[in-house]
Amino acid sequence: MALRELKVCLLGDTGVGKSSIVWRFVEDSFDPNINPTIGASFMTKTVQYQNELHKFLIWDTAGQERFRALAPMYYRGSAAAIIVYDITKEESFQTLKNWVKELRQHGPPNIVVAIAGNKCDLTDSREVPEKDAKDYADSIHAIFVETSAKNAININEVFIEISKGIPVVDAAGGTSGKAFKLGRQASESHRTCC
Ligand SMILES: Nc1nc2c(ncn2[C@@H]2O[C@H](COP(=O)(O)OP(=O)(O)OP(=O)(O)O)[C@@H](O)[C@H]2O)c(=O)[nH]1
Repeated sequence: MALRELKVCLLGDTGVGKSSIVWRFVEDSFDPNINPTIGASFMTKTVQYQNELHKFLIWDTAGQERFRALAPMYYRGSAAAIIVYDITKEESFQTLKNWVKELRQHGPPNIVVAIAGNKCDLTDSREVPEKDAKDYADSIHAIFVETSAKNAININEVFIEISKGIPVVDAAGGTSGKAFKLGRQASESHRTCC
């Protein structure tokens, strides 16, 4: 079975739950007292997708402003970016839009973009309506999923949708398929939670 290595980076404000999403995906655990990331952290996980193995090389970037300038090191060469916001913090949704602009200007042209509205277990404190976020994701042709790292909701789905969005490698080594080009092609699937 063919093995493909897929570099993925997580971007977003501090505290939105990027590290928690990675922990949930890789270790299937949740640490309520997780520390803020310093610089970036790296983890891997291999999953089967159709007749391929996808080894996700995951760069979890620090959301604090003082580390922002490091981000290009992590999104450069990435097959996908997961931009995370916190559904209870409108400001984190605005930050997400800035990351989309930055990726459009400086990111890899064929990067698959996934938007994760995290902490969907906290519906009582919601500030970002799901429809607004989904409409925005549609407008930039991105994957959209609401997640809860805490309650293990839709975490694997984010990575499955990324696998679906990565161009297929044919026998001649070329690529084809439904890659997500920022602002150019349409996403086909959306999942919601809560
Ligand atoms: N209720 C709830 N809390 C969450 C969820 N995901 C993360 N948290 C909490 O949010 C806080 C921040 O989580 P982190 O994973 O450290 O956030 P981060 O985006 O990696 O932050 P930086 O490393 O500073 O960029 C922690 O207290 C987590 O326990 C979630 O799905 N639901």
